[in-house]
Amino acid sequence: MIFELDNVELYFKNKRILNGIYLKAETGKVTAILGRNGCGKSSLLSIAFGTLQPKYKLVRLNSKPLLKPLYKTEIAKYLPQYNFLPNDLKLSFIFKLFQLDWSLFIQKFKVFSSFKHYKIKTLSGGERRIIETYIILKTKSSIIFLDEPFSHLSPLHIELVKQLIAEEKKDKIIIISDHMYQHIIEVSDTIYLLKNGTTKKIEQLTELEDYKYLSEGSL
Ligand SMILES: Nc1ncnc2c1ncn2[C@@H]1O[C@H](COP(=O)(O)OP(=O)(O)OP(=O)(O)O)[C@@H](O)[C@H]1O
Repeated sequence: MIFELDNVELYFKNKRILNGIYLKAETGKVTAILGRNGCGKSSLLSIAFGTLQPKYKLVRLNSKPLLKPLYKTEIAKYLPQYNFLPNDLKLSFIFKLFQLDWSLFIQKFKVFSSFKHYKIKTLSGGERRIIETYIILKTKSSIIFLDEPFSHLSPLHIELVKQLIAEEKKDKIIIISDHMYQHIIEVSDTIYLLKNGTTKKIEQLTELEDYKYLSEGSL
């Protein structure tokens, strides 16, 4: 499957945030969006998912315009920056709800072995983030949007989430945004830099320095 987001124009009040966006992502690849704080990465992901309505946008799936927002379909899942799991639900219930196997989860994330009957509200910020990221990555879908999946995670858990992304991308389109650029560089196949409201496809990593996203010598 090929997902394209084209011709996006987004304003908040009279301020133009996005203009002249093109992004192409495909099954088997991780497509990343990098950019400074406030450049519009989260807005772009929400527009792609269909939960934020800009002035203009065009979404194509396999070259055909998609008129229905993706969030109304079963084909896409979205990890927002904010916590989305209700506080009072137990992990056992959540895994059942999303039809996920708890034992497969704890094989990978061993520290959660004793957490099965814990409620979401008893987890730390990072633990909660791991659960949410795991659910979005493992639930049946064809397209996944991940907004800052590495925030709040310890180094070991970041590595486990990167492994999970590498496994899941085999039959999914994964579109990801995060400030941890080293991890993004490692995990992604294609990188777009969002700057001055437009996307630039990065052909060589040194362009991230040339466009002043990274300071000289960061790579
Ligand atoms: N609902 C809103 N109303 C008005 N302005 C908004 C709204 N949401 C976002 N903005 C503004 O739009 C711009 C882009 O925001 P967005 O959250 O998409 O950026 P971002 O690149 O994801 O930032 P960060 O990396 O800091 O998370 C920012 O200047 C933000 O202040």
